[in-house]
Amino acid sequence: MARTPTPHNEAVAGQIAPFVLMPGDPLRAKRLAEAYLEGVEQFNGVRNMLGYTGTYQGSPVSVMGSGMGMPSIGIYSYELFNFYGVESIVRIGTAGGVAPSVRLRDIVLGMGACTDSNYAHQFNVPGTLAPIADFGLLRRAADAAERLGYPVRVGNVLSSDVFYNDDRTAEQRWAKMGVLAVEMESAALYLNAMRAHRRALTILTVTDVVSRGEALTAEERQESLTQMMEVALSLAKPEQVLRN
Ligand SMILES: O=P(O)(O)O[C@H]1O[C@H](CO)[C@@H](O)[C@H]1O
Ligand SMILES: O=c1cc[nH]c(=O)[nH]1
Repeated sequence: MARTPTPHNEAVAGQIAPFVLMPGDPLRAKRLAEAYLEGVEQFNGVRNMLGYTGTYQGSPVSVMGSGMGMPSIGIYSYELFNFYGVESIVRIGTAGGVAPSVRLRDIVLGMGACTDSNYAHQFNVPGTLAPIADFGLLRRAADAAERLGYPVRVGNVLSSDVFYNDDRTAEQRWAKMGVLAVEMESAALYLNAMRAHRRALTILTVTDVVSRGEALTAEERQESLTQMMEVALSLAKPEQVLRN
């Protein structure tokens, strides 16, 4: 630890909370910090990958953009886990529905993250690594979503390297295997957490279903993002505190 700042993050040790929320869009990080946190201070502006720390109901929380794709979240999450002592990263993102049963506005909790990326190659295991979420975060997020009455699905997501896929049949083949939704970051986040022995979870809002030509309106999107944020913030208090 304590090798701070980095080429991508100008925070000094202690400026980032052990619990970090990561939307893809840095401007969403700014809006979320301003809307939900108290005593907010900006800790990063390098490359406009905005990061903020404040408190939520007394618990320290940081919010930082991850950028799009696995190389981007790979860098930021690696630095947060390994140089800034971050314990938990919860990705809060948008996704496309893949399984036919998935509806617009569903909240998808990524239990596992399938991928078409080669990110795991670096770990050189003699087989296939399964990027998975932290069970404690996953269980608490599922409980919170159910308690709040939000439509929640738990299962596999696809973290893809491509948004505009030339292979139009690829999605159907993931759907055949029960994959719920497609996004672009979770596999790298989960693998970095696994390697650092820390915690990670992805919470997604389904904002479009390409196969059915459906997409949320701006208003519906905002409402769904608010629901996702409520679920994510319910994880800010450390688990052991909740048990006392
Ligand atoms: O809404 P975010 O978190 O950026 O997530 C999704 O949106 C981007 C693509 O439009 C990709 O980053 C994908 O993972
Ligand atoms: O990666 C993404 C994100 C949102 N919607 C999609 O279809 N794909």
